[in-house]
Amino acid sequence: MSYRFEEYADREMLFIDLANRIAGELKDALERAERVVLAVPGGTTPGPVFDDLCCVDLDWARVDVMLTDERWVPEDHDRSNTRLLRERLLTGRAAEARLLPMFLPCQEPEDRLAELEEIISPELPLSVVVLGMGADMHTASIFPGADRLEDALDKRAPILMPMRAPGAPEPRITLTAPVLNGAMSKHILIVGAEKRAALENAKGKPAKEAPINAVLDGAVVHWAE
Ligand SMILES: O=C(O)[C@H](O)[C@@H](O)[C@H](O)[C@H](O)COP(=O)(O)O
Repeated sequence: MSYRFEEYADREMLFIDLANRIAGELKDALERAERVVLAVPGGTTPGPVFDDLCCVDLDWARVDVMLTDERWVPEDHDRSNTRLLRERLLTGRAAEARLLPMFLPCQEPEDRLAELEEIISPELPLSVVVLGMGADMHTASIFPGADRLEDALDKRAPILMPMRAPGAPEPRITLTAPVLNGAMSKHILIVGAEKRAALENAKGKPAKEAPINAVLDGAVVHWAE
């Protein structure tokens, strides 16, 4: 398994550089295909990347934007990743992009999973994926100790999977490992000493214990203190 680790002088440089890299890769992909798909994480880290990316001049009308995973909460909830996307990425020039939903209003993710799959599946593979990582080494919503962990890591996994885990306060939905790995370009965005230590700690562990290991091969890890 090999990945590139890029360390930045500070977070601001990381965020700007990553936004430019994503934009460049989307532009290249748009030269080869009519539509392209960008998948991004939610959580607390990527907001400033979205702030930079949404101002970039590219043909956003041909870009599909989606989340790598979502918390099963209504879109107006504080913890909704879709809300974060709408507020900070699908704005400015990027308001022209199309959102591929990872949430539809209903009680449990299973209730409308097939509908989501029907919308997302024809748009795959992902062109560019950005992933986050938790200090427990989860990525997307593939958590250690999750109920469907092994299924989500399986090469034959369906594209989407509901996930419930001790480390996640609400039910989740996640793209599975084969879909994330099918992306033409993979970036992992982490900041702070704790996450760098977690990445070190993942070394040599099976993906069941350290799910980040399931997506590291061929990825670029972007880190700043
Ligand atoms: O919905 C989510 O929580 C994410 O998509 C998740 O996989 C996230 O990337 C990590 O938990 C890191 O989160 P932070 O950036 O908040 O540390």
